[in-house]
Amino acid sequence: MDSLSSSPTSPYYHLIFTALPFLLPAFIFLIARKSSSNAKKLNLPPGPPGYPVVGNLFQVARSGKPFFQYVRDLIPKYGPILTLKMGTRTMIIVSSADLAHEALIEKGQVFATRPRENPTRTIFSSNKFTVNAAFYGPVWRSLRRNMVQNMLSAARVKEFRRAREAAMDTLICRLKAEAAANNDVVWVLKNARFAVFCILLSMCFGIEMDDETIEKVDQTMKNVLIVLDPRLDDFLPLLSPFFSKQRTRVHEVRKQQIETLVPLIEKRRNAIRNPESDKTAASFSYLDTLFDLKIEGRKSSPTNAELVTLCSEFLNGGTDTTATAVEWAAARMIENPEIQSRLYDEIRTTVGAKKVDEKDVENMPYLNAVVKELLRKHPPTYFLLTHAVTEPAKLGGYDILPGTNVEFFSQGISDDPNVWSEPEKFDPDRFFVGREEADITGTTGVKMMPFGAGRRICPGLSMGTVHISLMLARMVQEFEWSGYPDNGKVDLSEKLVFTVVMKNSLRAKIKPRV
Ligand code: HEM
Repeated sequence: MDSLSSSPTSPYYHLIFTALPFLLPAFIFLIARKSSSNAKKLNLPPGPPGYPVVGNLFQVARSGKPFFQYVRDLIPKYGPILTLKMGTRTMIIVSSADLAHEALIEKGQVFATRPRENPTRTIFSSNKFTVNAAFYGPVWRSLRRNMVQNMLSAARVKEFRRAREAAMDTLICRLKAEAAANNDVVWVLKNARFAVFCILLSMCFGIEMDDETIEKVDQTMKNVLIVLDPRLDDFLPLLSPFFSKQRTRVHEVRKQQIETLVPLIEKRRNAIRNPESDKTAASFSYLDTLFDLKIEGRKSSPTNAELVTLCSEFLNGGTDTTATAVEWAAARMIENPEIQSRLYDEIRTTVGAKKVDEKDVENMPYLNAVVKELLRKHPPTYFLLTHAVTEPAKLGGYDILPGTNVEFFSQGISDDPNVWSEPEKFDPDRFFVGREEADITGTTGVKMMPFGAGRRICPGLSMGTVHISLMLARMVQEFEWSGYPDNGKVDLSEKLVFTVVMKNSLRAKIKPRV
């Protein structure tokens, strides 16, 4: 998802790290003196000591751990709010439910903005002209209101029921074909990803596309996510001369993104102007809401390049997140066959022999408990998008300054024994029998926040949940799932690739139900 990927950083570029101390000694000395005298007056959250200028950047990069693991290891020592200095950026990391509630709900307005972008993100967000990247203000309000009211309202989401049904049928066909060609073994993430991508494409553009076009758009989106991965010069801009090749690549990918999506945008524009020209065009799409969108404080409606950006946000926001949740769901069912058989029993008693659809899904309490537990234990992005404050603020008694990146470690909250009993256990019964409860929006109290909380909460919360539930229900209704190569033994290690997926991408054996 555009800048919806969860990683605040990724560890690499050891070579330049080694050279850096020789390049900058005098500069380091001067800046260090200035910043330490400034910092003395503030009550900043504690954190590991770092080096002048580069701060903790070397430690994070050299640790060899994924960023979320590095943070997890710091929490016992520094507590639920800590500081990491990442070059020129100061990161405050919040990992407790109470502090998340204080920031996102009680002081929601102050914590509702985003930090300034790095140059790559500025390009791909059309200078912060997206819901997710916009500063808290009129542009964000206009874009978000449009997305929520005109596209993601319950009534509107229902209108796209057909697109979901078609994508689910295709998913089942693809799984059957792949199993037939591979001794009953299928890749889970890849297939789930394709299914949800097709739904979002059709909601976004409202035009039919052949498989080749779908693959092309998908590849373009993946290339965008790859170049958005943070680079060392994002944290230390003075190193940017070393990254000219990467900058060239950024411009190439942006050009490719525009060249791929603009023809689809024009096709839709044409279909609206001449309804007779494309009989397959849907009656409504996200693009329709954007063509003439009025933005507070702006005279013009979005340009084609901005439409490319807004469509990409829509596609990226819900693709990897949803597919990641489905992969973990399959892993948990394989690990625990009782969960799978209870799901199957519930589907059979609710719908009998007919195909399960999204209306049925609302009446399946066990399925809903499984999905909720899934989002608790495996929030697809372990961190929310980066927040920032609109003015100097306090959090947990510490100073938070504008310009600092405020990161919320939602997985840390899900795993907190002060909040959950046996948090490490995957146990849908905690919700099914009502032993534990949680408001997933965090409004009445934060216990889990896979979609964030407060003003910047994910606007795709309901639709994302429907996609996960529906896909899971269809997958269980059609097939019996077991592990490959060893049934029952599933390696639950994680890795960060835009979202936190399984380290060894899940392969499963499937057997059609009779
Ligand atoms: C299981 C599926 C999904 C998960 C787990 C998820 C998760 C998240 C998270 C954690 C955030 C950050 C919230 C914050 O910064 O406080 C977010 C924001 C966002 N999500 Fe989702 N998301 C999902 C599906 C979707 C879908 C389907 C869409 C739209 C098609 C979408 C669009 C967005 C947008 C536009 C934002 C930015 C909101 C803002 O800044 O105001 N997401 N999502």
